[in-house]
Amino acid sequence: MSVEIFYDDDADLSVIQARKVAVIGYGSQGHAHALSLRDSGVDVRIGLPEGSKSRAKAEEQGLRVLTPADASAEADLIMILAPDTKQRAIYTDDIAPNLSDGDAIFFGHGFNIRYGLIKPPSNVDVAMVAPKGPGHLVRRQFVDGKGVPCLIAVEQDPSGGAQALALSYAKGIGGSRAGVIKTTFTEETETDLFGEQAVLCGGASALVQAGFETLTEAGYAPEIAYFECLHELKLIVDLMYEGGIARMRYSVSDTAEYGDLTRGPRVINAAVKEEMKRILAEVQDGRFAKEWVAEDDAGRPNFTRLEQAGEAHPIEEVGKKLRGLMSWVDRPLTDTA
Ligand SMILES: NC(=O)C1=CN([C@@H]2O[C@H](COP(=O)(O)OP(=O)(O)OC[C@H]3O[C@@H](n4cnc5c(N)ncnc54)[C@H](OP(=O)(O)O)[C@@H]3O)[C@@H](O)[C@H]2O)C=CC1
Ligand SMILES: CC[C@](O)(C(C)=O)C(=O)O
Ligand SMILES: [Mg+2]
Ligand SMILES: [Mg+2]
Repeated sequence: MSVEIFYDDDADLSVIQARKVAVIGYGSQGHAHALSLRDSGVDVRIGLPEGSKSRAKAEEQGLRVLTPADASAEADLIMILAPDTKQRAIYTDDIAPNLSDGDAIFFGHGFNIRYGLIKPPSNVDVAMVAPKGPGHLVRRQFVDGKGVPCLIAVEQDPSGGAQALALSYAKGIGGSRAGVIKTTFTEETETDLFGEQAVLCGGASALVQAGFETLTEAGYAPEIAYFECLHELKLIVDLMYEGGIARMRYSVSDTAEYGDLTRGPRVINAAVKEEMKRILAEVQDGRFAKEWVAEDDAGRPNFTRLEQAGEAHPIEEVGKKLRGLMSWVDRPLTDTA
């Protein structure tokens, strides 16, 4: 199936520059979108509750902060960049009562629309601009003159201009420097959840920890296990990012490449792929979404327990020590905000 990919020349920045944008939330994606839109000449205000920890940061960075309800009332494009599990309540309490004909509601991820948690009225445009990367790097790349690819999707288009608006927004945050792909809320949500669970976050973290544990349990030094299984992973993935798996294999030794070709499939084997298929099925049929919403409603007991266990893993302690000795590695995430 071929996809449509848009670049800077396909997007008209004046479309988003003509709107009053409210960015709800000022976290990983919120700060990146708000600051880069502002730098692209867009009229931006931030929506955060009274007492929000993020208020001071947004104000320090020169942005005007209102409550989510006031920001929504003032704006004609509302981008919801609060945590996915909080969006339902924000929509019901603060956004829905302030929607008018011709407004647009934007999302950075399709979760709430895909699983029917938010149902906007038919008189507003509903679209998505979803960067394919962490928010802090969306901002860092924008500042560095680069961009993180984005997906755009249109769910409702009473104005007839939702796609041009989404494309223009994506240009405002640097997405069209790298490429903007048109998709649907369903495809973005399902691929994004699968990718972060099985490969990017879940798969990669579990692979690194299992490799580290295997070496340290066999008596090797934790420092060596850290360099081998975590630090060097970035250098290997950088080569894949720059030139694909083939370039990585070109750069590593023939010994490494033979081990890769013959042992890699023993680690990520047919059983692992079957588990990936089960994970995808849970995303597609809504079981993951139901579980995650219930977990959040219950105050995140499992989330907190598992997060704390991850933070207590021995790889974190040795990593902290070693990163402290490499001044260029621990680059603060807010340094380009
Ligand atoms: N993280 C990422 O890189 C990516 C995220 N996305 C999507 O972007 C969206 C935002 O995710 P992410 O940036 O991770 O979110 P964060 O967890 O970083 O967002 C936290 C922000 O939301 C604020 N917030 C919390 N509750 C409310 C509320 N009731 N009203 C207004 N603001 C509130 C927080 O304020 P306080 O400081 O007071 O807690 C904080 O400013 C999600 O849909 C996510 O799936 C998409 C691509 C990548
Ligand atoms: C990979 C995780 C992500 O989907 C992202 C940074 O793209 C997220 O939800 O944070
Ligand atoms: Mg993602
Ligand atoms: Mg995601």
